[in-house]
Amino acid sequence: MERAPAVSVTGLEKSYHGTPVVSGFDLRVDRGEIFALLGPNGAGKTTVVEILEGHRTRDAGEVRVLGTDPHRAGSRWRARIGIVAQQDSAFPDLTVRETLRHFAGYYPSPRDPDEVLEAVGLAERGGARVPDLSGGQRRRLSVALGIIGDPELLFLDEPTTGFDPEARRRFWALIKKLSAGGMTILLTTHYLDEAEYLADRIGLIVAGRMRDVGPPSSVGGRDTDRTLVAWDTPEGRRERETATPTATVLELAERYDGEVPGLSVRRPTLEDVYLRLIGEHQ
Ligand SMILES: Nc1ncnc2c1ncn2[C@@H]1O[C@H](COP(=O)(O)OP(=O)(O)OP(=O)(O)O)[C@@H](O)[C@H]1O
Repeated sequence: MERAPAVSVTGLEKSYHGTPVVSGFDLRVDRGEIFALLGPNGAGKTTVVEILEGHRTRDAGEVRVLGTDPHRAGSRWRARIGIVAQQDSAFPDLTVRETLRHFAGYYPSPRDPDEVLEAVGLAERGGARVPDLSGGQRRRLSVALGIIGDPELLFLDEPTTGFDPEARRRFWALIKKLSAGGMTILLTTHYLDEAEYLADRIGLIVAGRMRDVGPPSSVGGRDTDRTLVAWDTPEGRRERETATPTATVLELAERYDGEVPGLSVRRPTLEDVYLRLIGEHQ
């Protein structure tokens, strides 16, 4: 039998005090996939993710996470998911290694705490007390706690906020490694380069609805959007928007009999399509 998707949601509805914030929301995340939820502040990402985690109730809709309704799920289901939330709690009296060992004890088949410390780049800080970590190191400890139970599905809510560029790159490599090992990963982020680098598919949520879903290269019609071809002329720079950039470049090459001065060909970036879709739906 084919395994159920890691996450399937249809017709999800959620209001706070009578104000709908998630409405007619659908989502499918396949096993082994890295899926990035993108959307502006207040779009409903955290609400959706916390419903999937079983931390918030929903008003309507079908929700299955690893085949189970999170609202009715028990501790065996909980041990199969990992969560890295935006806010983590402090563990003032324990060292980093003690904290990990402590949480490992909650799971039926945890990963080795020292291997996890190594994986998140905290091996050297294992003996440090948690309050003595830097902000970025605290985030990495949160990731370590999210994966200590060796989850099938990992939720990451804005995981690299506050990371320096090198720490982000290391974190991305870790996520790719976890994914290569078969873990399904659902992340929310405001960093479009992060979504583009990590995600197999991106879902764009605006005002509580899923507006588009697809691979980073084609989400929002990015692959069919017009391309900007620009070049220099004695009268100044010229630009042409075209759906057939190759034909345009060939035509220019013929016109200039070879090299086209200052030629540039720019496809729409993920940021271009993101801002366009948000503009259309807000
Ligand atoms: N517990 C709550 N009570 C009332 N309103 C809430 C509650 N939680 C969230 N909201 C509102 O619901 C909307 C969606 O919030 P949510 O946190 O899901 O958005 P988000 O996409 O995660 O935003 P951000 O990118 O800023 O983290 C916002 O307007 C927010 O103010």
